[in-house]
Amino acid sequence: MSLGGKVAVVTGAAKGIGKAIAEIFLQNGAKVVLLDVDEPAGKSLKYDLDQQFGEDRSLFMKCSVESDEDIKAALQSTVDIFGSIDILCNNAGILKEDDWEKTISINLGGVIRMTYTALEHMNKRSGGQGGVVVNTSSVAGLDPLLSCPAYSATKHGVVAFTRAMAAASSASEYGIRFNVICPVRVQTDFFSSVSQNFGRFSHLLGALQKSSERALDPSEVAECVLDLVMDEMKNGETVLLSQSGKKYVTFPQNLW
Ligand SMILES: NC(=O)C1=CN([C@@H]2O[C@H](COP(=O)(O)OP(=O)(O)OC[C@H]3O[C@@H](n4cnc5c(N)ncnc54)[C@H](O)[C@@H]3O)[C@@H](O)[C@H]2O)C=CC1
Ligand SMILES: CCCCCC(=O)/C=C/C=C\C=C\C=C\[C@@H](O)[C@@H](O)CCCC(=O)O
Repeated sequence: MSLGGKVAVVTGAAKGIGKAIAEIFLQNGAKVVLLDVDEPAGKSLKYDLDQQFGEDRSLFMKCSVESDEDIKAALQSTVDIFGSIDILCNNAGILKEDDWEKTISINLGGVIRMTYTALEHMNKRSGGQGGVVVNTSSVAGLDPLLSCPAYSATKHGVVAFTRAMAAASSASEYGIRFNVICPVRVQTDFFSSVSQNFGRFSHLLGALQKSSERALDPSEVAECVLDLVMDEMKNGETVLLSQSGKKYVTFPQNLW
C-alpha cells in the first residue's frame, strides 16, 4: 500500500511512539489525524508539523480513547475533512498499576472502542474503502512483566483482540488488515514517569533490568509500523521488536 493521499488516524499521537508514527506517515505522503488527551502537546506538535509538511497535511483533535463521544466526533470530523480513514494506529496507553481499571479502560477498552467505531467508516461491507489497523501492544503482551500484572493483561488483550479481528475481518470480507507490534523498552516519557506508577509491585521494577539492554528509539517502532501498513501481505501478524530487530511471533495452532 502506498501512503500517498491516504488518511491515517493515530491515538496517543502527541508524544513518544505516536508522534514518531505520525511523522513517518507524513514523510511518506499520508495525511495524519493526531488524537490525544494532552491538548498543549498536541497543538504544539501540530504547529511543528505544519512548518515541515504544510497545514493541510494534519489535524489535531483532543480525544480520549475512553470516551465514545470523543471517538465518534473525531472520526466523523476526519471523514468530513479528509474524506476517509485508511489507516488506524491504536497506540495510546498508560501504566498505573494502582488504578488498574483505568489502565484496562485506556489500553484495552480504548483499542476496542476506537476500532469498532472506525470499522463503521472503513469496512468495505458498509461502504468504506478498507484499510489497515496497527495496534501498539508491548513485550508485556507476550511475556508478562512481574512488576505490572494489570498492564501485562491489557497488552495480552491487545494481541488477542488484534489476532481475532484479523481473522474476523478476513472471514467477513471487511477489507481491513490487522497487525500488532510488541516493543521492548522505548525511550519516551512513558518510561521516565512510569516508575511512580507501579504501586504495590514497585519494588520489583529492578527485576526488569536484565530484560532490556538499551531502550529503542521511537523511530525504530515507527519504521516497523510503516512496514506493517505498507505490506499488503501482512495480516494477523504479531511482531516482537527488540534491540536485535523484528521477529514475527508464532502461536500454537489447532488447540481445539
Ligand atoms: N515506552 C515504552 O517502553 C513502551 C511503550 N509501549 C506502548 O506504546 C504506547 C505509546 O507509549 P509511549 O509513546 O511510550 O508513551 P507516552 O506516554 O510518551 O505517550 C502516550 C500518549 O498517549 C496519550 N494518552 C494517554 N491517555 C490517553 C487517552 N485516554 N486518550 C488518548 N490519548 C491518551 C498521552 O497523552 C501521550 O501523549 C503505549 O500503548 C505503551 O503501552 C509498549 C512497549 C514499550
Ligand atoms: C516495565 C513496564 C513498562 C512498560 C513498558 C513496556 O511496555 C515494556 C517494557 C520492556 C522492558 C522494560 C525494561 C525495564 C528495565 C528497567 O528495570 C530499567 O532498566 C529501566 C530504567 C529506566 C530508566 O531509563 O531510567
